[in-house]
Amino acid sequence: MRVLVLGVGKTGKLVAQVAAEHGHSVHVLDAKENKDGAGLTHPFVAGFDVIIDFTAPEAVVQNMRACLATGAKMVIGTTGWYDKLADMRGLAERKGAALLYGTNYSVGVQVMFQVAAQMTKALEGAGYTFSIEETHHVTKLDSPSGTALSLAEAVEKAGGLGKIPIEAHRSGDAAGTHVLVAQSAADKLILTHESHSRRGFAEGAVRAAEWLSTRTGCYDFRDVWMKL
Ligand SMILES: NC(=O)C1=CN([C@@H]2O[C@H](COP(=O)(O)OP(=O)(O)OC[C@H]3O[C@@H](n4cnc5c(N)ncnc54)[C@H](O)[C@@H]3O)[C@@H](O)[C@H]2O)C=CC1
Ligand SMILES: O=C(O)C1=N[C@H](C(=O)O)C[C@H](O)C1
Repeated sequence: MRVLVLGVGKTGKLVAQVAAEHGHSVHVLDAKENKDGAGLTHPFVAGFDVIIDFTAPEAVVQNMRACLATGAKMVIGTTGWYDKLADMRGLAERKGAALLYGTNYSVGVQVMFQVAAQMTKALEGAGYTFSIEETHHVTKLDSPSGTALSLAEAVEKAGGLGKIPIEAHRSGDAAGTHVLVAQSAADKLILTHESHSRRGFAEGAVRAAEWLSTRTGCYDFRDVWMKL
């Protein structure tokens, strides 16, 4: 597969490495070669089977506009842009493109979402209140993390009472820790996922790209990770 990785930062660099390890031919573009999406011309984009984006909230929407308009296939790892999801979905559908997005490409976090929903249902009516804490590196641009928002959504959908509060911490180079707490007058239940490196994100994103390469349409990683 010919893979284009947008963003050669902490995560994109590893995504490019993992894609090469999987035997794909990999090209990368960082900010200076792609100011405001200017590097993503139709003929350039047409040279790739799939494009993976780990850039920044303000860059990813321009990148999606440029690539999806050509009917390209994109895996989006970047978080913090979901107010534009309906627009991007519409564009992908109109152009016969493929769009797969996810707040967290590690399998462990996907399992956490499922366990959180089960935990919420099991505790329903038993006097528990829920809260979430997330910790990431100090350079993270969005807050709270996309994963924390997905976790809150999983709990809220499963019947957690009202809006779940999220506390965000920024510390050193933390790759990402998410903690769900259910507290009652009598006890406390804690569900934690801790990323020790960014490898899990990169592996998940490359597997997602391999899966997407034969498809069109829009997909949320939460709905497809088990099929990869
Ligand atoms: N969904 C997931 O599993 C994960 C998502 N992320 C998200 O990925 C994004 C990137 O995270 P990091 O790697 O930590 O950030 P980073 O700041 O280390 O890297 C971002 C890179 O994107 C580049 N960039 C900015 N604008 C660009 C453009 N127009 N074209 C090409 N490159 C451009 C920057 O120069 C930088 O090298 C964040 O939104 C983060 O939340 C990070 C890890 C896992
Ligand atoms: O910026 C990061 O580092 C991460 N971002 C994603 C998020 O916002 O949830 C995924 C992971 O937690 C790492």
